[in-house]
Amino acid sequence: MTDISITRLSASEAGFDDALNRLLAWDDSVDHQVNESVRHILGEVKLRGDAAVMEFTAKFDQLEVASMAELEMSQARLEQALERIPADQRDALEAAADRIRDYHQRQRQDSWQYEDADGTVLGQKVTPLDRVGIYVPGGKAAYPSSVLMNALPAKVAGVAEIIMVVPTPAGVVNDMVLAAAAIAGVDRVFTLGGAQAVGALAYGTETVPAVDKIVGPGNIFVATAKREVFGTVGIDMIAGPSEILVICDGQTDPDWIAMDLFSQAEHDEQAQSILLSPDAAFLDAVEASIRKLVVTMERGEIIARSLTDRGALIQVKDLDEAAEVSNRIAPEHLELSVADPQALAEKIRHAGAIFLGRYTAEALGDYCAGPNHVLPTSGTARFSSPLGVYDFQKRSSLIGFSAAGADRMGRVASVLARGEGLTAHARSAEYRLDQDQ
Ligand SMILES: NC(=O)c1ccc[n+]([C@@H]2O[C@H](COP(=O)([O-])OP(=O)(O)OC[C@H]3O[C@@H](n4cnc5c(N)ncnc54)[C@H](O)[C@@H]3O)[C@@H](O)[C@H]2O)c1
Ligand SMILES: N[C@H](CO)Cc1c[nH]c[nH+]1
Ligand SMILES: [Zn+2]
Repeated sequence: MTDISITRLSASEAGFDDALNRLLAWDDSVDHQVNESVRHILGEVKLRGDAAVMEFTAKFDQLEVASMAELEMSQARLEQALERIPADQRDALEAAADRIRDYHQRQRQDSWQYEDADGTVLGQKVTPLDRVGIYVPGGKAAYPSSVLMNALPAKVAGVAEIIMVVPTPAGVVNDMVLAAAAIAGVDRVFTLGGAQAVGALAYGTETVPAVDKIVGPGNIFVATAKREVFGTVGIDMIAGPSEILVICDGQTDPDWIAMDLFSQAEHDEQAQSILLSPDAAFLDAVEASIRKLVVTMERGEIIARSLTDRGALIQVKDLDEAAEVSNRIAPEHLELSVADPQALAEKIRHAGAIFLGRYTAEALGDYCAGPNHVLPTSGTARFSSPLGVYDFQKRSSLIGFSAAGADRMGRVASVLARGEGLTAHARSAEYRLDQDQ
C-alpha cells in the first residue's frame, strides 16, 4: 500500500500556526500508551532484572532464550563478523570510522587551570565517564553506522568501558553491526532493545552492568525510556524518530528532493519529512516525484505512512519566512537546497545539523561526512546538540587557595555566610584569615 495523501499548507493562510502545531505534535493517545507501557517495562526490569529482560525480549523481539548468556555476543563473535563481511562493506565501515574519528578528535576538551596573582589556583579537570551504554537501534532496520556514531566519540573521550545494546528481532544478527562494534572497540554487546534494554543499562541486572550514561537514538519507546531513567543515569538527549526539513528555492531537481524526503521517512512510520518552498509549482513537481518514486522503494509502505501521517509540503512567502518556520520546527536535519546556503544558514538558530547546498544530501551525514548522526528530534534542537565527545566527558572544578588568597576571599565569604545565617560556613573561612591583619 503506497497511496500517499500529503498535507499541503501555506504559511500565509489563516490557521497555519495551529495546523503546524498539530503536524509536529504526537497523537495524545500514542503518547499515553507509550508512556504507560514504558513505565511498566522499566518497573519490571528494575524489580526482576534478567528474568524481566528475557520476557520482554521474547515478547517484543520474538527472541526466546534460556539464559541471558545467549544474549551476549563475545569479542570472538565480533571479530568473526569483521572477517566475514564482504571487503567493500569492511572498507566502507573503516572509511566512515576514520572520518568520524577525525571530526570528533577536534571536539576533545582538555583540563585547564590558571593562577591568580596571590598564588591561588583555579581550573577545571576534565574526566571521561567510566562506563557508558550505547543504544543502537535495530527494530525496523540495522544500523552499523549508529554503532560508529555512538562508540567513536566515547573512545575519543577515553571512556573506559562501552556496553552496547542492539535488538535482533527473531534472533537475526546483522554482521555489519557486529563488525562496526569490533572496529569501534566496543567492550560488551548485548542483543537487547527497546525500553527493556534502557532499563537494564540504567538499573543493572544480574548480567548487564549498570552504566553512568545512556546515549544513542531509537524509536519512541527508546526515547521515552531514556527520558524516564534520566536522573538515575545521564542521557545524551531525546533522539527519537528521524526528521528532515528541506528548504528549497525551487531550482533543485524535484526527484532529488523527493528522495531526500524519503531518506528519513523510510526509517519509521513516525519519522517526519517536510518541504518548505516559496515556489508553488515546485511543490507540485515534488509531489508528482513522490508519487512516481514511492512505488520504486523497497520500504514504500513505511514511506507512504510516514509522509501521509506526518509529512507536509508548505508554501512560504520567501526564504526569510522559510527560515522563520524552520526555527519554529527546530528540525533534526535541515537541508538548505538553495543558491546561497551560507546566507540562509545565518538565519537558522535551531537545527541538529545543517546541510549546505544542492549537492549535500542529508544521507551522507547519516553515514560518513564525519559529524555525528545522533541528533536531537521533536524540537529539542532548541536546547540540545549533536552527540559528541563532550557527552562522554565531565568536568570538576579545581580550587586551591594560597594563604594570601584564603585571607582575601575568606573575608568576602565570611560576610556572605553571615548574611545567609550560616555560621559554620563563616567560621570555617574565618579560621584561615591572616590573624595579624
Ligand atoms: N535521531 C537520531 O539520531 C536517529 C538515528 C538513527 C535512527 N533513528 C531512529 O531510530 C528509530 C529506530 O527504530 P526501530 O524501531 O527500527 O528500532 P529500535 O531499536 O529503536 O526499537 C526497537 C525496539 O522497540 C521496542 N518496541 C517495539 N514495539 C513495541 C511495543 N509495542 N511496545 C513496547 N516496545 C516496543 C522493542 O523492544 C524493540 O526491540 C527510528 O525511529 C529512526 O528514525 C534516530
Ligand atoms: N538518519 C538517522 C538519524 O536520524 C541516521 C541513519 C543511520 N542510517 C541511516 N540513517
Ligand atoms: Zn537516516
